[in-house]
Amino acid sequence: MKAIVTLNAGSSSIKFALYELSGDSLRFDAGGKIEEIGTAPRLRARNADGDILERNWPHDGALSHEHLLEDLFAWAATQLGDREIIAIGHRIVHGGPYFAAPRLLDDALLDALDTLIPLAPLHQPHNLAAVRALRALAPDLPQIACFDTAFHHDLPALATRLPLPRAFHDQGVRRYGFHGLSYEHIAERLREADPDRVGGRVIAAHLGNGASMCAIRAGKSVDTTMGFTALDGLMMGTRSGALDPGVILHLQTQLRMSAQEVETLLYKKSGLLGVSGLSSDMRSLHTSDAPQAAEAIDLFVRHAARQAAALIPALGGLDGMVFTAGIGENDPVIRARICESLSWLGLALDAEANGRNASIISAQGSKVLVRVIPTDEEAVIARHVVNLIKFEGSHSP
Ligand SMILES: Nc1ncnc2c1ncn2[C@@H]1O[C@H](COP(=O)(O)OP(=O)(O)O)[C@@H](O)[C@H]1O
Ligand SMILES: CC(=O)OP(=O)(O)O
Ligand SMILES: [Mg+2]
Repeated sequence: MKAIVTLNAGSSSIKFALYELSGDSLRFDAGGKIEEIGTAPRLRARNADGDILERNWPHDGALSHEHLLEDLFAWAATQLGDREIIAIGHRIVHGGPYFAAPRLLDDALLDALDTLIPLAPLHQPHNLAAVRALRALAPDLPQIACFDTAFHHDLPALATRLPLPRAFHDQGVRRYGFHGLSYEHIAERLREADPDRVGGRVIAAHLGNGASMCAIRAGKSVDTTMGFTALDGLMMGTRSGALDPGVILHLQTQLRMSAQEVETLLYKKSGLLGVSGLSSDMRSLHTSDAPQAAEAIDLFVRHAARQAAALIPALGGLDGMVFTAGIGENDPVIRARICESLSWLGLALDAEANGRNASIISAQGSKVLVRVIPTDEEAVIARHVVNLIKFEGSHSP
């Protein structure tokens, strides 16, 4: 049986999935996540029957993504049975101005994607390190890049522009948008769930460690809160989100922080972690009695609602709202508080449905239909891989 593997290597986690391919159809076979890389790596995986596998590594900050990938592949090899992996699909966070469609990863593409590392320092180096580690382990296996920026590639020109002199835009200093594989999945689910309202004006809120929102109209991204980098927009687990640019000037000129120190501060020490001084994890903050934890949550909600409101002009109104990712799918309190802040848009929740993470959580009569849709970036990657293989197959001599 042929199989496709997907990999999503982030700053502190590696997500993976294995799909069986028969004809054109994909069947989820197993998948999971190694979390807390850099501190206490732990693997949690499940197969299609729901069996759970867990593994812990020694608490060793020195265990790199590459070491863990080697271990993961050694383990996966023992689980494969008669399945033959025919391709690996990767989530590559930044495709820059040129790359949108899924592409076969070769030396030239890897070199081009290296140049985007400064624009996605939490993700791109790990994405590309995983590709290179796998090339060393299995040089003949096709690896395919699926870009997180792709869903936003055709943003209206105005949504891509920063209010800087034009020459910067022409050099690629513009807004790109991220979490595109997740939004592609949401747009697809919405098309299935509501074929009569495909033209609807929707805000999708991807609230995980990284958090962003996308204004979707007729299934397409028309604006989004992340911009040139995945630092923009909402306050996140460890990232600041949108910030007065004067603060960065102050940090560098008055506090004499180096560019590297500012980067670490904004990407790794800010957001929920920085404001609470306790944790980047929403679950931990909910269980804390510390006033700083409550303030971090309040600020997260305030900024999320502010960013949602800022997307309305691109839509000219709102028909639907979708919550997804770790917080969006599982946290009724945060959803309720964001929706409460947006109630002036005619948006009202059904508290009971919201409390059980139901697929529709708005109240009867709410002008805006509010949904919870679990994201599945892995399924989107696997589907792209199959389509590309089919396309390449139909064009080879
Ligand atoms: N049951 C839950 N209630 C509240 N927050 C949750 C729950 N489950 C996960 N989360 C939060 O989701 C966030 C992680 O989201 P996730 O989408 O898994 O992140 P990523 O994929 O970007 O690493 C963390 O803040 C975590 O606390
Ligand atoms: C783009 C981004 O922020 O991704 P993640 O949520 O995986 O950190
Ligand atoms: Mg994520």
